[in-house]
Amino acid sequence: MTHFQNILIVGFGNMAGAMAEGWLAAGVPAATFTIYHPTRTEAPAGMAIINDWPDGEPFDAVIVGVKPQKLGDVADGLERVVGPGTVVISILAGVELASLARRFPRARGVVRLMPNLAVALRKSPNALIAQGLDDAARQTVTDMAAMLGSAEWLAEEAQFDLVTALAGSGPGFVYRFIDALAAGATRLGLEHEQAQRLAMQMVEGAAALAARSPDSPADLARRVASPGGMTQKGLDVLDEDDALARLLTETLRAARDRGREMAAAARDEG
Ligand SMILES: NC(=O)C1=CN([C@@H]2O[C@H](COP(=O)(O)OP(=O)(O)OC[C@H]3O[C@@H](n4cnc5c(N)ncnc54)[C@H](OP(=O)(O)O)[C@@H]3O)[C@@H](O)[C@H]2O)C=CC1
Ligand SMILES: O=C(O)[C@@H]1CCC=N1
Repeated sequence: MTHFQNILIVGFGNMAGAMAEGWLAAGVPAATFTIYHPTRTEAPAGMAIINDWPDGEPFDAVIVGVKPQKLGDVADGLERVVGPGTVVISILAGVELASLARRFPRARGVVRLMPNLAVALRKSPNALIAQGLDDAARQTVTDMAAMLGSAEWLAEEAQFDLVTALAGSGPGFVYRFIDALAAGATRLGLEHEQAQRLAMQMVEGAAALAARSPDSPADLARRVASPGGMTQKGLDVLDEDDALARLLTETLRAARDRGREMAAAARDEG
């Protein structure tokens, strides 16, 4: 698998830090990465950190990992180091390709990559969409995303906010589900920490099994539910009036629509 040789990370927080962890675990040398931060002086072993924007265009890729509202703070500095040899990879929710292309007109190409925090374990689905990318750069982007789990190119950017809600925000929803299971069991009489431990291990095992199984989740649920048994009674509660399906549709809709609002704000900012 190929990777970019000289990567600048601007916004080395939870997400970009987890991505770097995944790439290191995949064998990308730490020396590949330089972090830009206006004041921070410490970087993970082997990575460089800079507090000023360098002269010239020394990077073949830039990962933009600041909060979407902070893009304006780094855009001018970044624009100076992004040249025809630099691919801009943004992980920002709700900032469209057109906004990126307008900010970085000289880039070799602009990419939106939507990961989730499981990149650290190299188990994130990574949605991708790009503009102006040549085949070689597209292959390198694909390889680098695949190193963190999977590379999932989207046909249309219009789907990006929904995919972000599902695959990027998704872990947050799953964590709520785990908490809710544990809280429910606690309310019904189990000791809280034991309930959390059981809920967590159950979800880990169930997800691993579903990921490996040729059967669909619906089939797997049927295999858990013995006819006339306990599981079916519980599933009946989740399924009544499509309660869970409707709740999750509204959950995804709310997250997706926030992405659209953020995109509109980023468009207006220039
Ligand atoms: N968290 C997640 O699960 C996911 C997040 N994302 C996207 O990732 C991006 C970052 O989110 P997340 O990692 O959670 O947020 P964090 O706040 O953890 O990371 C942002 C980082 O940017 C740094 N930063 C702020 N200002 C500057 C600046 N001027 N120059 C350089 N670095 C700066 C911050 O440093 P300091 O703390 O010193 O200000 C911080 O380390 C967002 O755009 C989000 O949409 C995408 C998918 C999933
Ligand atoms: O909450 C957010 O906006 C980002 C996008 C996906 C996960 N975190």
